Amino acid sequence: MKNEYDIIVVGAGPAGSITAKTAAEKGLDVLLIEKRQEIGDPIRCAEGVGKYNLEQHIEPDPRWICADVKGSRIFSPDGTMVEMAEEISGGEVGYVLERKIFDRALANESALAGAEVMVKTRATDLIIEGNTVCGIKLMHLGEEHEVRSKIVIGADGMESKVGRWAGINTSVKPADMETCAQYLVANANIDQEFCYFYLGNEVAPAGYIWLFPKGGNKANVGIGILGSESGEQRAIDLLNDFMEKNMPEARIIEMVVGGVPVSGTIDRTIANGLILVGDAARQSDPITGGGIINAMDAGKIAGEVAAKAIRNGDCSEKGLQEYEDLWRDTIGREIDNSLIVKETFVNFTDEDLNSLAKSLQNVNFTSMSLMDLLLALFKANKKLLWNLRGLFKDIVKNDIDFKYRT
Ligand SMILES: Cc1cc2nc3c(=O)[nH]c(=O)nc-3n(C[C@H](O)[C@H](O)[C@H](O)COP(=O)(O)OP(=O)(O)OC[C@H]3O[C@@H](n4cnc5c(N)ncnc54)[C@H](O)[C@@H]3O)c2cc1C
Repeated sequence: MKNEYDIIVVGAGPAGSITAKTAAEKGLDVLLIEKRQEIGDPIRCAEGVGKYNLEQHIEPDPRWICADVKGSRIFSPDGTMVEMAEEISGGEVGYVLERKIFDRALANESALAGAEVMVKTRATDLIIEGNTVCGIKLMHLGEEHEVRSKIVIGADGMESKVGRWAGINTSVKPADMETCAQYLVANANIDQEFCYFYLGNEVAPAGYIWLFPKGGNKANVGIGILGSESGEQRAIDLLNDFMEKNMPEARIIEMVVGGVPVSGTIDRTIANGLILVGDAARQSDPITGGGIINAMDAGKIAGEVAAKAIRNGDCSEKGLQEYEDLWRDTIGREIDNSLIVKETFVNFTDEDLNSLAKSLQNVNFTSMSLMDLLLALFKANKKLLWNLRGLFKDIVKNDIDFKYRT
Protein backbone atom coordinates (compact mmCIF):
# COMPACT_ATOMS: atom_id res chain seq x y z
CA MET A 1 0.00 0.00 0.00
CA LYS A 2 1.23 3.45 -0.96
CA ASN A 3 0.49 6.76 0.76
CA GLU A 4 -1.37 8.18 -2.20
CA TYR A 5 -3.54 7.02 -5.14
CA ASP A 6 -5.67 8.68 -7.80
CA ILE A 7 -8.77 7.00 -6.40
CA ILE A 8 -9.57 4.86 -3.38
CA VAL A 9 -12.63 2.61 -3.64
CA VAL A 10 -14.17 1.54 -0.33
CA GLY A 11 -15.97 -1.82 -0.64
CA ALA A 12 -15.38 -4.69 -3.09
CA GLY A 13 -18.98 -5.57 -3.99
CA PRO A 14 -20.19 -5.28 -7.61
CA ALA A 15 -20.25 -1.45 -7.43
CA GLY A 16 -16.72 -1.12 -6.05
CA SER A 17 -15.09 -3.72 -8.28
CA ILE A 18 -16.58 -2.33 -11.50
CA THR A 19 -15.60 1.22 -10.50
CA ALA A 20 -12.05 0.09 -9.71
CA LYS A 21 -11.78 -1.91 -12.93
CA THR A 22 -13.12 0.94 -15.10
CA ALA A 23 -10.85 3.52 -13.48
CA ALA A 24 -7.77 1.26 -13.70
CA GLU A 25 -8.49 0.57 -17.38
CA LYS A 26 -8.48 4.34 -17.89
CA GLY A 27 -4.96 4.43 -16.50
CA LEU A 28 -5.71 5.63 -12.97
CA ASP A 29 -3.78 4.52 -9.92
CA VAL A 30 -6.49 2.70 -7.94
CA LEU A 31 -6.73 1.19 -4.44
CA LEU A 32 -9.75 -1.08 -3.78
CA ILE A 33 -10.27 -2.02 -0.12
CA GLU A 34 -12.60 -4.59 1.43
CA LYS A 35 -13.18 -4.96 5.16
CA ARG A 36 -13.81 -8.69 5.03
CA GLN A 37 -11.10 -11.27 4.61
CA GLU A 38 -12.91 -12.95 1.74
CA ILE A 39 -14.54 -10.97 -1.03
CA GLY A 40 -18.09 -12.22 -1.68
CA ASP A 41 -18.67 -13.93 1.65
CA PRO A 42 -21.05 -13.66 3.42
CA ILE A 43 -23.50 -12.31 0.87
CA ARG A 44 -27.00 -10.94 1.41
CA CYS A 45 -28.68 -11.54 -1.91
CA ALA A 46 -31.12 -13.75 -3.83
CA GLU A 47 -28.55 -13.59 -6.66
CA GLY A 48 -30.94 -13.05 -9.58
CA VAL A 49 -29.83 -10.86 -12.51
CA GLY A 50 -31.01 -10.14 -16.05
CA LYS A 51 -28.72 -11.75 -18.63
CA TYR A 52 -28.58 -8.91 -21.10
CA ASN A 53 -27.63 -6.31 -18.51
CA LEU A 54 -25.04 -8.52 -16.85
CA GLU A 55 -23.38 -9.36 -20.13
CA GLN A 56 -22.71 -5.65 -20.74
CA HIS A 57 -20.14 -5.91 -17.95
CA ILE A 58 -18.70 -9.42 -17.89
CA GLU A 59 -18.54 -12.55 -20.03
CA PRO A 60 -20.82 -15.23 -18.46
CA ASP A 61 -18.80 -17.96 -16.74
CA PRO A 62 -20.33 -21.32 -15.69
CA ARG A 63 -18.26 -21.16 -12.48
CA TRP A 64 -20.53 -18.45 -11.09
CA ILE A 65 -23.82 -19.31 -12.80
CA CYS A 66 -26.04 -21.62 -10.74
CA ALA A 67 -29.15 -21.51 -12.90
CA ASP A 68 -30.10 -20.30 -16.34
CA VAL A 69 -33.60 -18.95 -15.90
CA LYS A 70 -36.13 -19.02 -18.73
CA GLY A 71 -38.98 -17.18 -17.02
CA SER A 72 -41.05 -16.41 -13.94
CA ARG A 73 -44.16 -17.87 -12.38
CA ILE A 74 -46.10 -15.38 -10.30
CA PHE A 75 -48.80 -16.58 -7.93
CA SER A 76 -51.62 -14.34 -6.67
CA PRO A 77 -53.11 -14.95 -3.18
CA ASP A 78 -55.76 -17.40 -4.51
CA GLY A 79 -53.09 -19.39 -6.37
CA THR A 80 -53.73 -18.02 -9.88
CA MET A 81 -50.47 -18.34 -11.79
CA VAL A 82 -49.15 -15.92 -14.40
CA GLU A 83 -46.23 -17.33 -16.37
CA MET A 84 -43.80 -15.06 -18.19
CA ALA A 85 -41.37 -17.06 -20.27
CA GLU A 86 -38.25 -16.35 -22.24
CA GLU A 87 -39.78 -15.45 -25.61
CA ILE A 88 -40.85 -12.06 -24.34
CA SER A 89 -37.25 -11.01 -24.05
CA GLY A 90 -36.01 -12.71 -27.20
CA GLY A 91 -34.41 -15.60 -25.32
CA GLU A 92 -32.57 -13.60 -22.66
CA VAL A 93 -34.15 -13.54 -19.18
CA GLY A 94 -31.76 -14.25 -16.32
CA TYR A 95 -29.18 -16.07 -14.28
CA VAL A 96 -29.09 -16.99 -10.64
CA LEU A 97 -25.50 -16.37 -9.61
CA GLU A 98 -23.14 -17.84 -7.05
CA ARG A 99 -22.12 -14.45 -5.71
CA LYS A 100 -19.38 -15.88 -3.54
CA ILE A 101 -17.58 -16.67 -6.79
CA PHE A 102 -19.02 -13.85 -8.89
CA ASP A 103 -17.92 -11.01 -6.56
CA ARG A 104 -14.43 -12.49 -6.45
CA ALA A 105 -14.35 -12.73 -10.25
CA LEU A 106 -15.23 -9.03 -10.47
CA ALA A 107 -12.50 -8.09 -7.96
CA ASN A 108 -10.09 -10.26 -9.91
CA GLU A 109 -10.94 -8.33 -13.08
CA SER A 110 -10.20 -5.05 -11.31
CA ALA A 111 -6.84 -6.45 -10.13
CA LEU A 112 -6.01 -7.63 -13.66
CA ALA A 113 -6.84 -4.14 -14.92
CA GLY A 114 -4.19 -2.78 -12.53
CA ALA A 115 -6.04 -1.91 -9.29
CA GLU A 116 -4.36 -2.76 -5.98
CA VAL A 117 -6.82 -4.88 -3.96
CA MET A 118 -6.55 -5.12 -0.16
CA VAL A 119 -8.79 -7.37 1.94
CA LYS A 120 -9.22 -7.24 5.72
CA THR A 121 -8.90 -3.49 5.31
CA ARG A 122 -11.62 -1.28 6.76
CA ALA A 123 -12.17 2.42 6.09
CA THR A 124 -12.69 4.07 9.47
CA ASP A 125 -13.07 7.71 8.42
CA LEU A 126 -12.43 10.21 5.66
CA ILE A 127 -9.61 12.75 5.50
CA ILE A 128 -11.40 16.04 4.89
CA GLU A 129 -9.49 19.31 4.37
CA GLY A 130 -11.55 22.49 4.05
CA ASN A 131 -14.68 21.05 2.49
CA THR A 132 -12.92 18.52 0.26
CA VAL A 133 -12.44 14.79 0.74
CA CYS A 134 -8.70 14.05 0.33
CA GLY A 135 -8.43 10.38 1.29
CA ILE A 136 -9.35 7.88 3.99
CA LYS A 137 -8.24 6.56 7.34
CA LEU A 138 -8.10 2.80 7.30
CA MET A 139 -7.39 -0.13 9.59
CA HIS A 140 -5.32 -3.01 8.23
CA LEU A 141 -4.19 -5.92 10.40
CA GLY A 142 -4.65 -3.89 13.58
CA GLU A 143 -2.74 -0.85 12.31
CA GLU A 144 -4.17 2.55 11.40
CA HIS A 145 -3.06 4.28 8.21
CA GLU A 146 -3.91 7.48 6.39
CA VAL A 147 -4.02 7.18 2.60
CA ARG A 148 -4.63 10.14 0.34
CA SER A 149 -6.42 10.29 -3.02
CA LYS A 150 -7.90 12.74 -5.49
CA ILE A 151 -11.28 10.99 -5.29
CA VAL A 152 -12.79 8.55 -2.78
CA ILE A 153 -15.52 6.21 -4.02
CA GLY A 154 -17.98 5.03 -1.36
CA ALA A 155 -19.10 1.56 -2.53
CA ASP A 156 -19.65 0.29 1.00
CA GLY A 157 -23.13 -1.10 0.52
CA MET A 158 -26.41 -0.79 2.37
CA GLU A 159 -24.82 0.10 5.73
CA SER A 160 -22.60 2.73 4.09
CA LYS A 161 -20.83 5.19 6.34
CA VAL A 162 -18.69 6.91 3.72
CA GLY A 163 -21.55 9.14 2.51
CA ARG A 164 -22.45 10.12 6.05
CA TRP A 165 -18.82 10.94 6.89
CA ALA A 166 -18.86 13.35 3.92
CA GLY A 167 -22.06 15.00 5.16
CA ILE A 168 -24.41 13.39 2.60
CA ASN A 169 -27.79 12.35 3.94
CA THR A 170 -28.10 8.65 3.06
CA SER A 171 -30.48 7.73 5.87
CA VAL A 172 -33.54 5.60 5.12
CA LYS A 173 -36.59 5.65 7.40
CA PRO A 174 -37.42 2.21 8.83
CA ALA A 175 -40.84 2.47 7.12
CA ASP A 176 -39.04 2.73 3.76
CA MET A 177 -36.97 -0.40 4.34
CA GLU A 178 -37.98 -3.76 2.97
CA THR A 179 -37.02 -6.29 5.65
CA CYS A 180 -35.69 -9.46 4.06
CA ALA A 181 -34.93 -12.98 5.24
CA GLN A 182 -33.73 -15.81 3.05
CA TYR A 183 -32.75 -19.45 3.27
CA LEU A 184 -30.66 -21.43 0.85
CA VAL A 185 -32.44 -24.79 0.84
CA ALA A 186 -31.62 -28.26 -0.41
CA ASN A 187 -34.44 -30.49 -1.66
CA ALA A 188 -36.27 -27.52 -3.11
CA ASN A 189 -38.18 -29.57 -5.69
CA ILE A 190 -38.90 -26.71 -8.08
CA ASP A 191 -38.48 -26.37 -11.83
CA GLN A 192 -34.90 -25.07 -11.96
CA GLU A 193 -35.64 -23.03 -15.09
CA PHE A 194 -38.11 -20.70 -13.37
CA CYS A 195 -38.16 -18.05 -10.65
CA TYR A 196 -41.27 -18.13 -8.47
CA PHE A 197 -42.98 -15.19 -6.77
CA TYR A 198 -45.85 -15.43 -4.25
CA LEU A 199 -47.92 -12.32 -3.57
CA GLY A 200 -50.55 -11.58 -0.96
CA ASN A 201 -51.05 -9.66 2.24
CA GLU A 202 -51.08 -12.87 4.26
CA VAL A 203 -47.90 -14.44 2.86
CA ALA A 204 -45.91 -11.20 2.57
CA PRO A 205 -47.57 -7.86 3.48
CA ALA A 206 -46.60 -5.22 0.89
CA GLY A 207 -43.92 -7.52 -0.43
CA TYR A 208 -43.47 -11.00 -1.77
CA ILE A 209 -41.87 -14.37 -1.31
CA TRP A 210 -39.35 -15.47 -3.91
CA LEU A 211 -37.93 -18.81 -4.87
CA PHE A 212 -34.86 -18.63 -7.10
CA PRO A 213 -33.30 -21.88 -8.40
CA LYS A 214 -29.67 -22.47 -7.40
CA GLY A 215 -29.05 -25.67 -9.40
CA GLY A 216 -28.76 -29.21 -8.01
CA ASN A 217 -32.30 -29.08 -6.53
CA LYS A 218 -31.31 -26.14 -4.32
CA ALA A 219 -33.06 -22.73 -4.15
CA ASN A 220 -32.89 -19.35 -2.48
CA VAL A 221 -36.24 -18.96 -0.70
CA GLY A 222 -36.75 -15.50 0.67
CA ILE A 223 -39.20 -12.86 1.75
CA GLY A 224 -39.23 -9.08 1.68
CA ILE A 225 -41.88 -7.13 3.57
CA LEU A 226 -42.34 -3.42 4.03
CA GLY A 227 -41.69 -2.08 7.53
CA SER A 228 -44.67 0.30 7.40
CA GLU A 229 -47.21 -2.40 6.40
CA SER A 230 -46.16 -5.50 8.31
CA GLY A 231 -47.08 -4.43 11.87
CA GLU A 232 -45.86 -6.95 14.41
CA GLN A 233 -45.19 -9.66 11.86
CA ARG A 234 -41.58 -10.72 11.41
CA ALA A 235 -40.23 -11.60 7.98
CA ILE A 236 -38.56 -14.75 9.28
CA ASP A 237 -41.81 -16.08 10.85
CA LEU A 238 -43.75 -15.51 7.62
CA LEU A 239 -41.00 -17.27 5.69
CA ASN A 240 -41.09 -20.23 8.07
CA ASP A 241 -44.89 -20.44 7.68
CA PHE A 242 -44.54 -20.46 3.91
CA MET A 243 -41.88 -23.18 4.00
CA GLU A 244 -43.91 -25.36 6.33
CA LYS A 245 -46.99 -25.14 4.11
CA ASN A 246 -45.38 -25.25 0.69
CA MET A 247 -41.98 -26.93 0.95
CA PRO A 248 -42.04 -29.33 3.92
CA GLU A 249 -39.26 -31.43 2.41
CA ALA A 250 -36.84 -28.55 1.92
CA ARG A 251 -33.78 -28.48 4.20
CA ILE A 252 -32.13 -25.21 5.22
CA ILE A 253 -28.38 -25.02 4.62
CA GLU A 254 -27.76 -21.27 4.89
CA MET A 255 -29.59 -18.18 6.14
CA VAL A 256 -29.31 -14.45 5.54
CA VAL A 257 -31.22 -11.41 6.76
CA GLY A 258 -30.93 -7.88 5.44
CA GLY A 259 -32.67 -4.72 4.40
CA VAL A 260 -33.37 -3.12 1.03
CA PRO A 261 -34.27 0.57 0.78
CA VAL A 262 -37.42 1.10 -1.29
CA SER A 263 -37.85 4.85 -0.96
CA GLY A 264 -36.35 5.85 -4.30
CA THR A 265 -33.30 7.99 -4.95
CA ILE A 266 -31.52 10.28 -2.50
CA ASP A 267 -30.86 13.95 -3.25
CA ARG A 268 -27.10 13.89 -3.67
CA THR A 269 -24.50 11.20 -4.36
CA ILE A 270 -21.39 13.38 -4.82
CA ALA A 271 -19.35 15.83 -2.79
CA ASN A 272 -16.00 17.53 -3.36
CA GLY A 273 -13.61 14.60 -3.96
CA LEU A 274 -16.27 11.94 -3.33
CA ILE A 275 -18.69 9.70 -5.27
CA LEU A 276 -21.18 7.17 -3.86
CA VAL A 277 -22.12 4.09 -5.92
CA GLY A 278 -24.46 1.09 -5.64
CA ASP A 279 -26.31 0.42 -2.41
CA ALA A 280 -24.24 3.15 -0.71
CA ALA A 281 -25.98 5.59 -3.11
CA ARG A 282 -29.37 3.85 -2.57
CA GLN A 283 -29.52 2.77 -6.22
CA SER A 284 -31.44 -0.50 -5.83
CA ASP A 285 -34.86 -1.00 -7.41
CA PRO A 286 -37.81 -0.22 -5.09
CA ILE A 287 -39.94 -3.10 -6.43
CA THR A 288 -37.56 -5.99 -6.93
CA GLY A 289 -34.90 -4.89 -4.43
CA GLY A 290 -32.48 -5.77 -7.23
CA GLY A 291 -29.30 -3.76 -7.04
CA ILE A 292 -26.51 -5.80 -8.65
CA ILE A 293 -26.93 -4.44 -12.19
CA ASN A 294 -27.59 -0.87 -11.03
CA ALA A 295 -24.46 -1.07 -8.85
CA MET A 296 -22.40 -2.26 -11.83
CA ASP A 297 -23.87 0.33 -14.21
CA ALA A 298 -23.25 3.11 -11.68
CA GLY A 299 -19.72 1.81 -11.04
CA LYS A 300 -18.91 2.03 -14.73
CA ILE A 301 -20.19 5.61 -14.91
CA ALA A 302 -18.29 6.51 -11.72
CA GLY A 303 -15.00 5.05 -13.02
CA GLU A 304 -15.32 6.93 -16.29
CA VAL A 305 -16.31 10.25 -14.71
CA ALA A 306 -13.53 9.94 -12.11
CA ALA A 307 -10.95 9.43 -14.89
CA LYS A 308 -12.26 12.46 -16.75
CA ALA A 309 -12.31 14.64 -13.63
CA ILE A 310 -8.71 13.72 -12.77
CA ARG A 311 -7.61 14.37 -16.35
CA ASN A 312 -9.33 17.78 -16.22
CA GLY A 313 -7.82 18.53 -12.81
CA ASP A 314 -11.27 19.20 -11.30
CA CYS A 315 -12.43 16.68 -8.69
CA SER A 316 -14.76 19.15 -7.01
CA GLU A 317 -18.49 18.48 -6.82
CA LYS A 318 -18.80 20.48 -10.07
CA GLY A 319 -16.19 18.30 -11.77
CA LEU A 320 -18.07 15.15 -10.69
CA GLN A 321 -21.54 16.45 -11.59
CA GLU A 322 -21.54 14.38 -14.78
CA TYR A 323 -21.78 11.22 -12.65
CA GLU A 324 -24.87 12.56 -10.89
CA ASP A 325 -26.48 13.54 -14.22
CA LEU A 326 -25.68 10.31 -16.05
CA TRP A 327 -26.89 7.87 -13.42
CA ARG A 328 -30.06 9.84 -12.70
CA ASP A 329 -30.88 9.92 -16.39
CA THR A 330 -30.62 6.12 -16.71
CA ILE A 331 -30.75 4.15 -13.45
CA GLY A 332 -32.56 7.01 -11.69
CA ARG A 333 -35.41 7.03 -14.23
CA GLU A 334 -35.96 3.30 -13.80
CA ILE A 335 -35.98 3.72 -10.03
CA ASP A 336 -38.54 6.55 -10.32
CA ASN A 337 -40.79 4.37 -12.52
CA SER A 338 -40.48 1.43 -10.13
CA LEU A 339 -41.43 3.72 -7.28
CA ILE A 340 -44.70 4.64 -9.00
CA VAL A 341 -45.51 0.94 -9.49
CA LYS A 342 -44.45 0.03 -5.95
CA GLU A 343 -46.58 2.75 -4.36
CA THR A 344 -49.59 1.55 -6.34
CA PHE A 345 -49.12 -2.14 -5.54
CA VAL A 346 -48.54 -1.53 -1.84
CA ASN A 347 -52.18 -0.42 -1.62
CA PHE A 348 -53.50 -3.49 -3.42
CA THR A 349 -55.85 -5.80 -1.59
CA ASP A 350 -55.67 -9.55 -2.15
CA GLU A 351 -58.83 -9.24 -4.31
CA ASP A 352 -57.06 -6.66 -6.51
CA LEU A 353 -54.09 -9.01 -6.91
CA ASN A 354 -56.35 -11.96 -7.75
CA SER A 355 -58.30 -9.98 -10.33
CA LEU A 356 -55.09 -8.67 -11.90
CA ALA A 357 -53.63 -12.18 -12.09
CA LYS A 358 -56.85 -13.50 -13.66
CA SER A 359 -56.75 -10.83 -16.38
CA LEU A 360 -53.13 -11.57 -17.15
CA GLN A 361 -53.39 -15.36 -16.80
CA ASN A 362 -54.20 -16.09 -20.43
CA VAL A 363 -52.30 -13.22 -21.94
CA ASN A 364 -49.69 -14.32 -24.44
CA PHE A 365 -46.74 -12.26 -23.26
CA THR A 366 -44.77 -13.23 -26.36
CA SER A 367 -46.85 -11.09 -28.66
CA MET A 368 -48.04 -8.59 -26.10
CA SER A 369 -48.05 -4.95 -27.12
CA LEU A 370 -48.25 -2.00 -24.78
CA MET A 371 -51.92 -1.66 -25.74
CA ASP A 372 -52.62 -5.32 -24.80
CA LEU A 373 -51.07 -4.74 -21.41
CA LEU A 374 -53.04 -1.55 -20.85
CA LEU A 375 -56.27 -3.33 -21.77
CA ALA A 376 -55.49 -6.22 -19.42
CA LEU A 377 -54.76 -3.82 -16.58
CA PHE A 378 -57.91 -1.82 -17.35
CA LYS A 379 -59.97 -5.01 -17.21
CA ALA A 380 -58.45 -5.90 -13.87
CA ASN A 381 -58.64 -2.61 -12.14
CA LYS A 382 -59.40 0.84 -13.53
CA LYS A 383 -57.91 2.53 -10.48
CA LEU A 384 -54.60 0.73 -11.10
CA LEU A 385 -54.34 2.09 -14.60
CA TRP A 386 -55.06 5.61 -13.36
CA ASN A 387 -52.44 5.33 -10.63
CA LEU A 388 -49.85 4.12 -13.12
CA ARG A 389 -50.54 6.88 -15.66
CA GLY A 390 -47.23 8.65 -14.93
CA LEU A 391 -45.33 5.46 -15.70
CA PHE A 392 -47.08 4.85 -19.01
CA LYS A 393 -46.47 8.46 -20.06
CA ASP A 394 -42.76 7.85 -19.50
CA ILE A 395 -42.86 4.52 -21.33
CA VAL A 396 -44.53 6.02 -24.38
CA LYS A 397 -42.31 9.13 -24.30
CA ASN A 398 -39.08 7.22 -24.07
CA ASP A 399 -40.12 4.29 -26.20
CA ILE A 400 -39.09 1.97 -23.40
CA ASP A 401 -39.47 -1.67 -24.42
CA PHE A 402 -41.67 -4.03 -22.46
CA LYS A 403 -38.75 -6.29 -21.91
CA TYR A 404 -38.77 -8.55 -18.93
CA ARG A 405 -35.91 -7.31 -16.74
CA THR A 406 -34.72 -8.55 -13.40
C1 LIG B 1 -32.16 -10.46 0.95
C2 LIG B 1 -31.67 -9.71 -0.25
C3 LIG B 1 -31.86 -10.24 -1.52
C4 LIG B 1 -31.40 -9.56 -2.64
N1 LIG B 1 -31.57 -10.12 -3.87
C5 LIG B 1 -31.12 -9.50 -4.98
C6 LIG B 1 -31.27 -10.10 -6.28
O1 LIG B 1 -31.80 -11.20 -6.43
N2 LIG B 1 -30.79 -9.43 -7.35
C7 LIG B 1 -30.18 -8.21 -7.23
O2 LIG B 1 -29.79 -7.62 -8.25
N3 LIG B 1 -30.01 -7.64 -6.01
C8 LIG B 1 -30.45 -8.25 -4.88
N4 LIG B 1 -30.26 -7.68 -3.65
C9 LIG B 1 -29.52 -6.40 -3.58
C10 LIG B 1 -28.03 -6.61 -3.85
O3 LIG B 1 -27.51 -7.58 -2.97
C11 LIG B 1 -27.27 -5.29 -3.68
O4 LIG B 1 -27.99 -4.27 -4.36
C12 LIG B 1 -25.86 -5.35 -4.24
O5 LIG B 1 -25.07 -6.26 -3.52
C13 LIG B 1 -25.23 -3.95 -4.17
O6 LIG B 1 -23.87 -4.01 -4.49
P1 LIG B 1 -22.84 -2.99 -3.81
O7 LIG B 1 -21.53 -3.26 -4.42
O8 LIG B 1 -23.40 -1.61 -3.88
O9 LIG B 1 -22.85 -3.36 -2.26
P2 LIG B 1 -22.39 -4.70 -1.54
O10 LIG B 1 -22.53 -5.86 -2.42
O11 LIG B 1 -23.11 -4.71 -0.23
O12 LIG B 1 -20.84 -4.48 -1.28
C14 LIG B 1 -20.37 -3.54 -0.33
C15 LIG B 1 -19.03 -4.02 0.17
O13 LIG B 1 -18.43 -3.02 0.98
C16 LIG B 1 -17.77 -3.64 2.06
N5 LIG B 1 -17.60 -2.62 3.12
C17 LIG B 1 -18.56 -2.06 3.89
N6 LIG B 1 -18.04 -1.15 4.73
C18 LIG B 1 -16.70 -1.13 4.48
C19 LIG B 1 -15.62 -0.38 5.05
N7 LIG B 1 -15.81 0.51 6.03
N8 LIG B 1 -14.38 -0.61 4.59
C20 LIG B 1 -14.15 -1.54 3.61
N9 LIG B 1 -15.14 -2.27 3.04
C21 LIG B 1 -16.41 -2.06 3.46
C22 LIG B 1 -18.70 -4.77 2.43
O14 LIG B 1 -18.04 -5.76 3.19
C23 LIG B 1 -19.13 -5.26 1.05
O15 LIG B 1 -18.27 -6.25 0.53
C24 LIG B 1 -30.72 -8.32 -2.50
C25 LIG B 1 -30.54 -7.78 -1.23
C26 LIG B 1 -31.00 -8.46 -0.11
C27 LIG B 1 -30.79 -7.85 1.25
